[in-house]
Amino acid sequence: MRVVQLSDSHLFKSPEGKLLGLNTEHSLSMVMDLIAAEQRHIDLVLATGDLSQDGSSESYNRFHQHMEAFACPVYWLPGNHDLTDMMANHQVAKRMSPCVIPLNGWHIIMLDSTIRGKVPGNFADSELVFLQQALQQSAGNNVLIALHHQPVPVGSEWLDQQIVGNAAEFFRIVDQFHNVRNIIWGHVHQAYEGERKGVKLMSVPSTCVQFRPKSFDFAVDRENPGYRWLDLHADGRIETGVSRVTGVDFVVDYSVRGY
Ligand SMILES: Nc1ncnc2c1ncn2[C@@H]1O[C@@H]2COP(=O)(O)O[C@H]2[C@H]1O
Repeated sequence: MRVVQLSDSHLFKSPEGKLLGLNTEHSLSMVMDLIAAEQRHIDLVLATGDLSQDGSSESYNRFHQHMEAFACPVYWLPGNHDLTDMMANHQVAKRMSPCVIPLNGWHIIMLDSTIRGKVPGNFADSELVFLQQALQQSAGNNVLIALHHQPVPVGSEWLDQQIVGNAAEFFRIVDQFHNVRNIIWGHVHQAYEGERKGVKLMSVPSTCVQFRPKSFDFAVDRENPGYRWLDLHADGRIETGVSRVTGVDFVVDYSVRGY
């Protein structure tokens, strides 16, 4: 099963909108072109939050239009910049977190790690109850869990202040089950790969600006936008890779110290 993960497109109300000088509509289009060129068959697309920068109806409309390029189902979960209700209104097929997506011997569990109006992550009690029940119902399947915020530190002091606040409670539930293979997230605008108790942990580049890995303070990286692909095998193995747009010099204002 070929899964594609896209994240942090930060679209604005206007298609001219820029984040740190980068036109986010343009960079998402370039990533979509890259996926079209590289991926012959996709079974599932996961969009892991911050799809919009400003929560506007227009931004979700345009994100939805981009996703119509895919022949397979596309599921969304919110990030800290999203307005969950507004997102849900634009997800015509209601493919939104919290949900469980069955996929040929795998269960994909999509969770909402956002706190309304705040930047850092934290799971509401209802989300943890959902996770516990979803895992109980996933016996006999391999499990991939997707969320927006990082549940483990990625090694950047400023970003790791935004880690899922109750990650310990999250892992207390995950650790009860031996079929969780993979946890993926967005938010950190960089590719991270690690492992915890045999579970693979991964983040994805943003489709717009990138953050510099292992940076103490806010810092923008010179890597190009990209996406992650994952092959989920029936025996629980995962192959994965990150691909970035090449041959395009994106205009980014590296002097800006935040947004
Ligand atoms: N200089 C900064 N220091 C700390 N946090 C920041 C800074 N600039 C932006 N942020 C926040 O950190 C978030 C990280 O990713 P987001 O795209 O969610 O949006 C970012 C802002 O909400």
